[in-house]
Amino acid sequence: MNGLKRKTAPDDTTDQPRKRLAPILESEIKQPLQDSKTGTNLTLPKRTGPPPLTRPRAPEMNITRRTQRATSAPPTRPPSSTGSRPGSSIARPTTAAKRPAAGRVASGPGAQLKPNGPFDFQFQALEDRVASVENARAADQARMHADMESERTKVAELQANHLAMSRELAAAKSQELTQRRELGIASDELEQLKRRHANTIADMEMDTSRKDRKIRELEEELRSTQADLETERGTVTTLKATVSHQSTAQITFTTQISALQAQVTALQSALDVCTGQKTQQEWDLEKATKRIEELERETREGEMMRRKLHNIIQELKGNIRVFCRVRPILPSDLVPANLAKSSSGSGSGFSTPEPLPEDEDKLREIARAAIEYPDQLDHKEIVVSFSSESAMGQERKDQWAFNFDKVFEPQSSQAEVFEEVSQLVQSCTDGYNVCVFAYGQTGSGKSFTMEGGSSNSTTGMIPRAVEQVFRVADEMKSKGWEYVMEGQMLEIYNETINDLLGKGEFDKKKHEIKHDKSGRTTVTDVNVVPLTSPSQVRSVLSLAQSRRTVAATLMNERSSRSHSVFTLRIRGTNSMTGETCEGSLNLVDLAGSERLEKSGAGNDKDRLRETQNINRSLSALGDVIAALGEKGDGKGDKHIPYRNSKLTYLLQNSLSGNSKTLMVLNLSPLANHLNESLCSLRFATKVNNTTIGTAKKQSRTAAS
Ligand SMILES: Nc1ncnc2c1ncn2[C@@H]1O[C@H](COP(=O)(O)OP(=O)(O)OP(=O)(O)O)[C@@H](O)[C@H]1O
Repeated sequence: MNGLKRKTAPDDTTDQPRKRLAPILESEIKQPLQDSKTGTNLTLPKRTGPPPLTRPRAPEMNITRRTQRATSAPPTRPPSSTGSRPGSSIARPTTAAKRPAAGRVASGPGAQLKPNGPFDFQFQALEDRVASVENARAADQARMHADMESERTKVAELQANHLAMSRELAAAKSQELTQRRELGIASDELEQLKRRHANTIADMEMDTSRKDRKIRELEEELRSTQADLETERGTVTTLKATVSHQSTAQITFTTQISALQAQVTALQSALDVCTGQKTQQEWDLEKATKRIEELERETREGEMMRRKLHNIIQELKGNIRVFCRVRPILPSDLVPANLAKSSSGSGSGFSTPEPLPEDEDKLREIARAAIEYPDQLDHKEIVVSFSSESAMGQERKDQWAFNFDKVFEPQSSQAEVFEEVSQLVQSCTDGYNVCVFAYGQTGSGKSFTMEGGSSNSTTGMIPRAVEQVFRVADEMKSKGWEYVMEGQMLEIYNETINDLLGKGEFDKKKHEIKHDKSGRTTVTDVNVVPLTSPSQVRSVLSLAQSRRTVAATLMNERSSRSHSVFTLRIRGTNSMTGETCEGSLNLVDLAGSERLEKSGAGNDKDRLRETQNINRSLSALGDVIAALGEKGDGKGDKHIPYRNSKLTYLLQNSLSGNSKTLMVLNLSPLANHLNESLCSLRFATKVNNTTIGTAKKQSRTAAS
């Protein structure tokens, strides 16, 4: 923008010399041309202001005009001549030329005309007046000559002045040209200067903006530095306070150090005393450690002794033992069907068609079978009575007494039953094969005994046994034993093995039972689950339970029509002694043992087949036990018919001399079921009287 503005400047500057020149010309030209009477002018181009100068002209004498003007006066004669001169332009008036014809006295100049009357006088007067006019005209002409001369002089002067002024003008023009050139040069210089100036200004502006930026940066830096400085000042103040505080603390510490040094000295001496005591204590500790090791060895020996004695006791008790458990009467038992039938078998005195009493206790009395428990000390005896009328109308009472390893009355709890079972479970962790099976008619309480209910008090033998195995395994850790456990759960239904822990809902695989020489039984293609905790075992059992084949029968609304076998295998290693042991625990919930006509399965082909298979397998179990008994009696070469059923073949190793077997006989308390109960009691007695040899512990030392 500045550049553009400045570009207009040269026009102004170029006018300046012209302005300066004007006064010079004016002053010079005005002087000689003051007198403008001649009307001469000097013309300068484009001049304004003063009148233009023109080349001066000589004044013109218009004689003709004079002559014409003098028509009213006589023509002027030069004083030297009276007549007209040749070449003179003055002409006499026409009237004067005519007068001699009218009596003129004299003619010519100087001639005295005598008055010829009034006209002569007038003529004379006119002549005088012409003469005076001629004189005046001559005087005027002379004066005009003088004026002309003076004018000519002036013209000459003016011409001289004009020449001088022309020269001056030329000089002025050349000066102007010079000045214009100078002005052009000056303008160029000025332009360059302006450009340089503009560049310089631009440079300076850039420099200024750079410097402004720099200033701003420096100001920012200054502010930041000031803030830092403030912070540092604060820090310095804090540090000063800290230093002052620490100085005080140092003084305190110095004092304390002095005090502590005194204490150290005192403690040093106490330490010396303690060092002496420590040496003594180390010696005592060494003695104590030796003593502990000795005691641990004694404990281990004691444990071995305990096992030995436990085993001896078990052997003394017999390797196959039988517990008898009678379940309580349930509200569901007090139905007319049960009560009506009971009258015929129990001999309780109630006879149809008498109406049933409404009192529940009375109903219970009617329903109850005559079962007594005379041995209230050892609880080993159960007496079953049956009253009937003879044909003669006499009352007849039949009574059967049975002895078992333990008899549990209806009010016995699950915990009491398990206390007796737990000793066998203990044997399993000691490396024995243990088999517990529940036997009894449908609805007698087998499943309740083995699996139990969901509450703590109703928990059955299987979960309790598992918990005990885990507990014992945990306790044995302190004695160097580490156990690994695994489990499987099978069902034998219609002589077919089903894996209850299989992947699908129904097991369609064909499973085979295999026994190896080490006494281990395996079933092909069944899921063996590592058991890690009692809770995990519980969930495994509930899964298995949900898959059990359950069918309704007349005997029990939720009758199990299959044998279920839960097997827990446990392997232990003792890192201290190098001993290993391997045991198994088979917990078997047998299917109902009722007879065909009792089960009501006669009309149903499937039920009939189920019942036949159940009875066949239970009968095979009886045969195996009987054969084992005979073998125990010295008939050493007696064939044991394990293969007669899947159940006996599966439990072969747990029913042989190498195992400990417990049969829990479950009885119904109902008079209506008394015949079935008697059958079961007889079967259990047969088992109880069987001796199947001495159980063998499956253990070996590291060396063996
Ligand atoms: N000792 C007991 N205390 C309380 N209730 C019991 C007892 N024993 C069995 N019961 C109850 O008796 C009923 C039948 O018992 P359970 O199902 O155990 O008989 P089961 O012999 O296993 O029959 P199944 O052969 O059909 O399986 C169940 O309702 C069960 O809860």
